[in-house]
Amino acid sequence: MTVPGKFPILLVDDEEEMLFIHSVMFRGAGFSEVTTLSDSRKVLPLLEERSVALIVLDLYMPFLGGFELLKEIKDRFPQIPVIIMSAANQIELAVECMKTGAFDYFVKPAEKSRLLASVNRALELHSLRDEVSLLTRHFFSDRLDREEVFASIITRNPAMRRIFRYMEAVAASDQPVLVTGETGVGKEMVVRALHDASHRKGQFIAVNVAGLDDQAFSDTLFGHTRGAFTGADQAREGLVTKAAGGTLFLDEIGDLQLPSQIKLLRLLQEREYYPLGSDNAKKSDSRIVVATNRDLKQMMEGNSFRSDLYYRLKTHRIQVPPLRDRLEDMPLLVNHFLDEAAAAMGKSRPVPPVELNGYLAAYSFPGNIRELKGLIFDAVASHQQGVLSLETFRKAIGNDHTPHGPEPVDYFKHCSGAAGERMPTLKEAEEALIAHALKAACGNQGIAAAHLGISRQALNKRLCRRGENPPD
Ligand SMILES: Nc1ncnc2c1ncn2[C@@H]1O[C@H](COP(=O)(O)OP(=O)(O)OP(=O)(O)O)[C@@H](O)[C@H]1O
Repeated sequence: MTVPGKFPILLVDDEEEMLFIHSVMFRGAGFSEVTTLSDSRKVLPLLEERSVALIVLDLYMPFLGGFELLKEIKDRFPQIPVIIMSAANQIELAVECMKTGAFDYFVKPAEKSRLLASVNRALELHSLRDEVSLLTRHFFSDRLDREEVFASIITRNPAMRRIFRYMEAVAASDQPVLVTGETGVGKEMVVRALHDASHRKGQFIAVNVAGLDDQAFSDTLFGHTRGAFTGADQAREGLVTKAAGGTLFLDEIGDLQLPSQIKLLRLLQEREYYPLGSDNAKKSDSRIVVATNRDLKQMMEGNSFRSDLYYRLKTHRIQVPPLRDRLEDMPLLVNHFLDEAAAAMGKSRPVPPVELNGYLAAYSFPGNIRELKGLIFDAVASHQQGVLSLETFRKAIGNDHTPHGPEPVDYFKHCSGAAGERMPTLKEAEEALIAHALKAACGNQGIAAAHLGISRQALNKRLCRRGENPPD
């Protein structure tokens, strides 16, 4: 379902009465920008000047007939859907119009519900086409239109940069967005950036739906009228109203109860809702974004998440990778949190031990960036002499430090000249191991050294010997 308000519609008909009837009908359906023209000769100049989302065009008009005008429009403005209105029920003419590019054909007087359904379909298709072309444009370039929107998300990981480009492409869409990823990977930060990139004028409203029973969910989102239930002394405005023109973020959507899932689906499909105690539906134009660290697909298969809601929510999908899959971000994040922690505690920034990045990179970080942030803040709070000790981190991670490293590989296969023919020499095996560790660490030598179980200096020496590194 499209949000009618933001689509400018143009009605063209030489009969003023018809223009009046149709403009009242479209305004009543929520289209706030409806322009009427009774002189078909003015249509093309108007399209040169203004953006129009859809045209409803009469076929029989003096001076410039609807069919000729349709050809001109499709020639010069092929992206604008045109719906034809004709006084004659002629199959051949209807076929000709559709062949020329009309979206639909109606014989006057058109049935209101059918005409509105056709307009909505045309607009939905129109906005999907816009999105596809935006997506294509973004995917083929590395550039972000507004770097500043993503500045707070510290990263240089290529997958994250691709996510940012995707976010820019879908930011303006009204369709829902599903953000998934393990706990602490930064899903909420991503959702906020998506709102900032969207140019939406309304507020960003976030609510955690975990633990809300169905009544609390309805009350929180849709509000209630005075006296709707015992204790409802005052009417309450729901968060959907507060997020009008903005973004409504529903966190932990995997914990939403089944009865509430039906209500959310209705809100997404119909774009309307009922406050508790009211029979009057209210319209909503807020963009819904949801996040979860649970596997919704698996929940759907186990019947604890509705499949219709799942498919509706995943119109746009963002999967935020875990920290262990973007190790090149580790040193950046460590530095960022050291600065942040020192500033928050009014201390001078301590110096981290040289082995820190390598040590942290070998840990799987189930709590992801939130866990890393906590570790650094704790270390900064407890340090005394301006230097952080690796021991602090060892103690904090303790037995949980189950080193994870790059995927195991068949090193022999990677040793030049040794593929199954003979045993590799020690030198060949070492080179293959180093190359693999560096690749897995995205070139970061500290992290690669940790994977190899040697110090950074030892790795550096080996690389110098091979002439690949200037000495430290
Ligand atoms: N790339 C990043 N740069 C800087 N800080 C980050 C980054 N990613 C996450 N953080 C910080 O990590 C913490 C967790 O982030 P956030 O709340 O967005 O994660 P989440 O995925 O929504 O977590 P949960 O699933 O538990 O709700 C926050 O303090 C956030 O500021």
